[in-house]
Amino acid sequence: MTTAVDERDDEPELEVPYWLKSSAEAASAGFWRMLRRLPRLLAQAWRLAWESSPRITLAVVLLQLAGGAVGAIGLVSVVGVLDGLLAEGPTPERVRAAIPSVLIFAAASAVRTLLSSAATAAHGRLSPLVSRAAELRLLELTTRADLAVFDDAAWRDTMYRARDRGTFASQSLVDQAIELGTNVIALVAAGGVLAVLHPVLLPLLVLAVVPTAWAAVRSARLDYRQRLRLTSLYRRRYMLSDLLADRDAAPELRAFTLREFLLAEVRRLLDTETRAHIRVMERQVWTTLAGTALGAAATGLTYAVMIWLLMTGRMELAVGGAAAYAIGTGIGALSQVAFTIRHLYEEGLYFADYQAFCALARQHAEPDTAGTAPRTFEEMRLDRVSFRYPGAEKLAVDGVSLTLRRGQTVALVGENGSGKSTLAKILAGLYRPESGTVSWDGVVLDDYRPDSVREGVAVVMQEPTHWPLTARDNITIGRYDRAAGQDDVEHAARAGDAHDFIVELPRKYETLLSRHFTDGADLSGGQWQRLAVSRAFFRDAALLICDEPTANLDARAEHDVYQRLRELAEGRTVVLITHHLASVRTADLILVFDHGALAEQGDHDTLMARGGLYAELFTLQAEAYSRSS
Ligand SMILES: Nc1ncnc2c1ncn2[C@@H]1O[C@H](COP(=O)(O)OP(=O)(O)OP(=O)(O)O)[C@@H](O)[C@H]1O
Repeated sequence: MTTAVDERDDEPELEVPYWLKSSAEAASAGFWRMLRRLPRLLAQAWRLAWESSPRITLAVVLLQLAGGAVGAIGLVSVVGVLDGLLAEGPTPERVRAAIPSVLIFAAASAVRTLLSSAATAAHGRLSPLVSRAAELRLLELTTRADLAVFDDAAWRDTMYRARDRGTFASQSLVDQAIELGTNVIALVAAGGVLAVLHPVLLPLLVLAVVPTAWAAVRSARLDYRQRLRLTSLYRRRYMLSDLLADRDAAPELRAFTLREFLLAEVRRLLDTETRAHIRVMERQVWTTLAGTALGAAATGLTYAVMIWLLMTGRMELAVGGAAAYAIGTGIGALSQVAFTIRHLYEEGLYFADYQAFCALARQHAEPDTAGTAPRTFEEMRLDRVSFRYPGAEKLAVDGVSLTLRRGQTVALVGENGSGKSTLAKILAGLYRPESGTVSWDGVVLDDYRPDSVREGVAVVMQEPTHWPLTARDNITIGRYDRAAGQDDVEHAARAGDAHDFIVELPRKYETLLSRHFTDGADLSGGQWQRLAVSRAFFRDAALLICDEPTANLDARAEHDVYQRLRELAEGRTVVLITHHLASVRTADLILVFDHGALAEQGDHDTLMARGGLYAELFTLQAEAYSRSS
C-alpha cells in the first residue's frame, strides 16, 4: 500500500480544461480588480437575500446600522471617561466626573450586544431561506433543460461545480455580505471617531490593514484556482469511489478481480490532489506571513505617529487614550473586513459558477411555446429528420422521413448503434431534431409545448430507472396526477406482467423498492422491466414507445408482453425496438435502420421478398435458432 505521496512536478491532470478558461481568468483577477468586483458581489448578495425574504433582509440591515451607531456612541464616551480621569484634582472627584461617561459606555455596550444578537437571529433565519431558494432554482432549471445537453461533458462539469459548491456559495455570499456590513459599520464608527480625534490617524489605520487584505484575497484566489483545476479530477475520483462502494458494481468488481486496478487509479488521483493541496497550502502560508508582517509594521507606524503627536503636544492625553482604544477597535474591525472580503471574493467566484450554470441552463431550456398539443393524433410524420449528439461528428439519425398511423404496431430494427433508440427519443419528443420536422396531423411539434407533447406519449426505456418508491407508486407515477384505485393499478400491473411478483413482495403493492432503506426490497432486471411496462400501460397514452422492453424477460413473459402490446395498439400507435426479429413479424410496419439512415420499410413479407438488410438479419437469426433446436 502506498502511504507517502510521491513528489512530482509534471501534473498534466491539473491543466485547466478548455471549457473552464473563463472561470480561470476570473480567478486570476488582481487585488484591485477584485475590489472593483466588490460592489457587484454585494449587489448580487442583496438581490439573493431580498428575493428570499425582503422583510428579514431589511431587519438585518436596520439592526446592523443601529448597532454601528450605538458602537460609535460607546467609543466617543471613552473620551469623556478619560477626560474625567485625567483631569486635575483629587481622585474621588475625578472618578465622579467620569461616572456619566462610564454609564453611557456600559449602556452602549449592552444595547450593542442586544442589537447584535437580534441581527444574528435575523441572519440565522435568512441563511436557510437563501439556500432553499438557490437549491430550488438550480433544480428547476436543471429539469427544464433540453435532454440532449446532458450528453455534453462541458454541461456536466459546470453542473457538477454549481451543485458541489455553487448552491452553498449563494448562502455564503449573503452570509459574508452581512458579516462585511457589520464590520464595515463598526469600522466607519471607529474611523469616524478617529477622524474627529485627529485626522492623520485615519489614513494610517487604512494603511495598517491593506497588506492583510491583500494576503487574504491572494489566498482565496490560490484556493479557488486549485479547485478549478481539480474539477475534472474530483469528478473522476468520486465516480470511481462510488463504484468501489456501489452494490450493483460489487459483483463485477469481484468477478473481474478489478479491486487492485481501481484502487491504484483512485490512489493515483488522490496523490495528485494531495500534492496540489500541499503546494497551495505552502503558498498560502507564505502569503499570509508576508501580509501579517507588513500589517504589523504599518500598525507600529500608526502608534509611533500617535506617540509623536502626544510628545509634541499636538494631541491631548485623554484624546490619545481614546484614540488608542479606537485604533484597537478599528484594526480589529479592519482585519475582519479584510477577512470577510476574502471570503466574499472566494464565494463570489463559486457563485459565478452557479450563475454560469443557471445561464447555461436557461440557454438550453426547452422552448416555452404556448401551444398545447392534443392528446392523440391520426398521423405522425417525420420529414428529413437529422440529429447529432453534442460534440459528436457523425449524425446519429440521418435524414429520416416516415409516417406512423394510429392503430399501427411499428417495429424499429437494425444493428447496434444504427440509431433506433435515438429515433425513438425523437418520436417521444425527448430530443429535438437538428434539422427536419416532426408533425402530428400536419402541425409541427415545435409549435407545441414539449411537455404537452409528452403527455400523449408513454415510454419504456432500455434501462428503466429504479425509482426508490413503492411498487404501487412505481406504476402510478406513469400518470401521477390521476386518481388511481387499486383496480386500476392492478390492471396495469397485470398488463405488464408484474402483478404476480408484486403480490409476493413482503408488503405487496406498498413495498418500498430500494435496498438502501430498511425493509426495502429489490427486483431483478426483468422485474424492473415489467414494472416499467406496467407504468407505461398505466399512462394510457396515444403513442407507446418500447425500447427493447423484453430484453430481460424470459420467453413466456416476452410472449405475453408482446401479445398485450398488440392488443393495446387498438386506437393507439405502438413503436417497438427489438433485436428479436421473430417478435416483429406481425408488426404493421417494420423500419430498418442502418448507420442512422432509414434503409428499408414495409411489412415482414415485403421486406423478406426484397432480400435486403432485414432479410439478411432475419435469416441469420432464424438459422441460429434452427441450429440450436
Ligand atoms: N449519449 C450519446 N452521446 C453520444 N453519442 C451517442 C449517445 N447515445 C448514442 N450515441 C451514438 O449514436 C449512434 C446511435 O445510437 P443509438 O443508441 O440510437 O443506437 P441503437 O440502434 O439504439 O443501438 P442498440 O441496438 O445498441 O441499442 C451510435 O453511433 C452511438 O454511438
